[in-house]
Amino acid sequence: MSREQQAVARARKAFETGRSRPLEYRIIQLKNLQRLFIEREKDISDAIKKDLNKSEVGTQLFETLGLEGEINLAIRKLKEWAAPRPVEKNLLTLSDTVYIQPEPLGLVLIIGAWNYPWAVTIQPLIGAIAAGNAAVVKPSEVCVHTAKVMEDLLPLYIDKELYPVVTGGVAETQELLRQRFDYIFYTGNGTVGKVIMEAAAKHLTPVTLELGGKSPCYIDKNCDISIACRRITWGKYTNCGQTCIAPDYILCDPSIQDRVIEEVKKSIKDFYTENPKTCPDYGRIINQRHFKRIMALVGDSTVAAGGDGDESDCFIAPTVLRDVKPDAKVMQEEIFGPILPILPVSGLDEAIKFINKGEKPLALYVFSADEKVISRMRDETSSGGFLANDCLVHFSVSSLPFGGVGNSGMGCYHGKFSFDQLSHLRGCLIKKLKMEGVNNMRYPPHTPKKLGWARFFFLTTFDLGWAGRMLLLALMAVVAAFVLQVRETQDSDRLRSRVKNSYLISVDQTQQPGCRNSSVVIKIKVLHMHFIYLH
Ligand SMILES: NC(=O)c1ccc[n+]([C@@H]2O[C@H](COP(=O)([O-])OP(=O)(O)OC[C@H]3O[C@@H](n4cnc5c(N)ncnc54)[C@H](O)[C@@H]3O)[C@@H](O)[C@H]2O)c1
Ligand SMILES: CCCCCCCCCC=O
Repeated sequence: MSREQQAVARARKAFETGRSRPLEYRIIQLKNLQRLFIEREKDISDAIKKDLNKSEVGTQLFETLGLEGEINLAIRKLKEWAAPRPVEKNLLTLSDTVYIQPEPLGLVLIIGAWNYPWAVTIQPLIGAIAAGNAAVVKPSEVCVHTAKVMEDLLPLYIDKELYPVVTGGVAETQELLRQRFDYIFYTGNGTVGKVIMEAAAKHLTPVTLELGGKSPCYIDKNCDISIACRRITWGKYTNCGQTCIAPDYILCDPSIQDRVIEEVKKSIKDFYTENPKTCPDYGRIINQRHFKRIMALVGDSTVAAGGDGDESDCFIAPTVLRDVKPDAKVMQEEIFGPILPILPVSGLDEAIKFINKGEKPLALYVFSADEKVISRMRDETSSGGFLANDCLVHFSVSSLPFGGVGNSGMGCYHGKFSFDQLSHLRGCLIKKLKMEGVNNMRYPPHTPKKLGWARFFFLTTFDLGWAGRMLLLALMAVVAAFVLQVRETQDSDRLRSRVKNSYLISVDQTQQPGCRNSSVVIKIKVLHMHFIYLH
């Protein structure tokens, strides 16, 4: 058995013991994970410093703070999330217990990416633990030092059989993908996303794909350009542009382009000093392959700021490109580096048209003081997430689903969305072995009269206001009367009924003109009734 097979087999066996299921056990694991972030803060930030030159404070701000928040939330809400969720019933199931029971899926494979190696690998793990699953964790090999720390530390804090860490690159990941999982949660680029989905299809395993793409950023003339550019500069150059939701490029009116460039340059200086290379808050490109790829994107455009780099140090200066053409190299792929192209457009209409010509992005940003501009941008485009007048921060809101649409991914997570995504939401209906008469309408022999009743029971909906509750009471009386009536017909020799004032219920099924469905009209003529059982 390969190392990967062994880890999968052990995790599966551990899941089958049932120990990941009790809420108390899940909470213990989550608390242990929380302890890891408190006690091993230094190990974590030292490794990330080596991988991406993130500062200690930057690591906490962008990686572990969010994880601690997600763990706290899961611990606080777990009982509520895992509880049966009552749902609305139809008339037919009025006396039944109908609810959704979240249950663990089983064994989850989590494949992480390198750019925020803790955030994007551990955040799904929090969801997997909270939902009662086992999980094999595969950190990105590209983040060499962090992968090692994760492999060393996780088993010291959480159940190492239920949640094993498997390190390695393409070969190891593909070996994992040959195994059977109950869910695969992948974060990374779309090309590999297709490989993941193909492998998952072999076992009919459902997937979440957290991918990327080119996230547009439109700056309206009607806005505070200085503030807009400060926020965009932060969103773009954080982690040296290696952020899945970084604003990829700016669209703006040509008349504000110079001002935008000046303000971005000013913010770069404010954030990263005159010399970003020596600034502890300015990151590095992950490796020389990506360094070369990013530098090659600049070639055919005009540099307005930065543009220089040092391959030996994987440093690329915060760069702005002006008057960029849609067919420029930098516009052909997700940049994932500190290059900010500006494409002049004639206004909102052209911006929307341009965005809609591309793939659906992971995030879409608009800066404007005009609510109509913001609404039009939201309503006339599609993207994983939508932000007006800021960048990135939606990632930190646990009550928002985070994920892509179309080419930027499928599925979503964070907070309760992680719990739901990694649970099976099992529909449950618990009926009593009583009131068999009600079921006659669905049993053979099928007759138009029974169908009439079935239409009524299946299609009647109620809006439970005050009037709705009154109606519900009346309907319950109808159901009770119907049950008794059916029973009476069935057992007429045993049961004789005497109904005062002649007539109980009649059902009129009439086809309404201009309406495809027939409507059921109930007439209750007499509510006063007596049933006498004769033995
Ligand atoms: N949506 C999100 O939350 C999110 C977060 C981070 C990054 N991203 C996106 O991820 C991309 C950057 O990450 P990346 O793809 O360079 O990360 P990566 O190179 O770390 O790859 C991601 C994972 O896929 C595995 N992998 C790589 N090639 C493989 C193959 N051929 N077969 C099987 N597994 C393979 C790696 O081992 C790794 O664990 C960007 O597009 C970015 O936008 C998205
Ligand atoms: C305070 C804002 C936090 C933003 C963190 C962004 C993480 C993005 C993960 C994808 O690359």
